[in-house]
Amino acid sequence: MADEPGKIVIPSIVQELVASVHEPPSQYVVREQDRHTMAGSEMPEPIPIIDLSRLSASDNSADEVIKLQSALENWGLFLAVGHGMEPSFLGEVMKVMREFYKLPQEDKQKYTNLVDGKGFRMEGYGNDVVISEKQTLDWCDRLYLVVEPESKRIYSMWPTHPPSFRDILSEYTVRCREIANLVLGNLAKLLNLHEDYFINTLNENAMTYARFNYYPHCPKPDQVFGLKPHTDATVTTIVFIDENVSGLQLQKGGVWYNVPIVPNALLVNTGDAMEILSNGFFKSPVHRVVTNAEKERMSLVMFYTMDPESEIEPVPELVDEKRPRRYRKIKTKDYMKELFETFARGTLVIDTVKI
Ligand SMILES: O=C(O)CCC(=O)C(=O)O
Ligand SMILES: [Fe+2]
Repeated sequence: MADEPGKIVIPSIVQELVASVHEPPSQYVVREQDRHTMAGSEMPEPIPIIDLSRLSASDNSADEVIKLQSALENWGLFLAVGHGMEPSFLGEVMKVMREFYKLPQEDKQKYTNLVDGKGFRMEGYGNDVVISEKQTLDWCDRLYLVVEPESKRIYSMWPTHPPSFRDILSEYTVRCREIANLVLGNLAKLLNLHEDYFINTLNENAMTYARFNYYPHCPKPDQVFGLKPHTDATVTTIVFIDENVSGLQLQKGGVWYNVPIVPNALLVNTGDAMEILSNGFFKSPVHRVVTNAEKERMSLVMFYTMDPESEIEPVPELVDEKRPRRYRKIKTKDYMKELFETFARGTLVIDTVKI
C-alpha cells in the first residue's frame, strides 16, 4: 500500500548524496536475505551476439535467425552488432550523457521530475517514483524523456546543454527505431506471423521513452542495488551500456549472471508486452543493476511501448487448445501505472496478469 499522500519524503539525488556520505542511508540498503547473490555468476556460455546486418540481408541468413531465436528463448536478450551505428556516433551519445550529468546540480534541476517539489511525474530528471517510506531505494539518478511520437516530445524537458543533446538524441532515436523494426520483423516471422505484426503494434501513438541512467560509485556495493530486479514493460528495449563498467545482471533459473561488456554492441531484450503478445513464447527477462565501489556507470535505455489506450493481450493466432491463453487482457496505460507501483514495491508486474 502507498503511504498517505504528503507523507513521502523525496529522496536525495544520489549524485549529491555520494559526495556527502560514507555509508549508504538505510533506505538504500537491501534486506539481508536478498544480498547473498549480489556478486553474480559468470554466464555458463557466451551471451549471444547477433549480427543485425546478416538479419537484414535480403537472403536473410538462416543461421543468424536461428541464433536470434535461441538467444531469446534461452536468455530473453542478445547483444547486437552490425547495427549500423558508427563507434564515433555511439561515442557522441555517451559524451552528451556524461556532459549532462556533469552539469551543476541547479542546471540539472531545471528538468526535475517533481511537480511543485512534491509529486512525481514520469518525464524529467531525478529519482524513480517513491510510493512508500518503506521502499528500498536504488542508487541511480535518471533522466526520462518521451522521444516518440515526435508530437509528444516536451522539448522544455530536453537539456539544452550540451548544445548537441537534442540533435544527438533525435538521431539516436531514428537509428534505434530501425533496429527495433528489424528485430520485431524477425520475431514476428519466427512465430509465423506477418512480418509487420509487432511493428504495427507500435502505431503512431505508441510511446518510446529514453532513459538516461547514472549510477554513481557506491560505498557499499554489496548492500545496495543500482536498480532493483525488474522486467521492462516494453515490446522491446534497446540498451546502450557504458563500456568501462559492468553492472547489469540477468536472472535465469534462480541464478544471477553478469552480462559482459562488448564494446559498441547494443543490448536488445524482449519486454512484458512481447511476453504477453507472444502468449509466453518470448519471455521478458528479469534483470537488475549492481553498483561499483570505485566507478560510476551510465546507460541509455530506449523503451518501446504500445499506444497507452491500446489493449495488450496474446495474439489470437498464438492461442489454441494446446496452448491456452496465459495472460489476461490489460490496457497499456493501466499496465504502465501498475509497473511503477510494483517496481517500487519490488514485485513483478507481469505476475499480475498471468492466468
Ligand atoms: O543500466 C542498465 O544496464 C540497465 C538499465 C535498466 O534495466 C532499465 O533502465 O530498465
Ligand atoms: Fe530494465
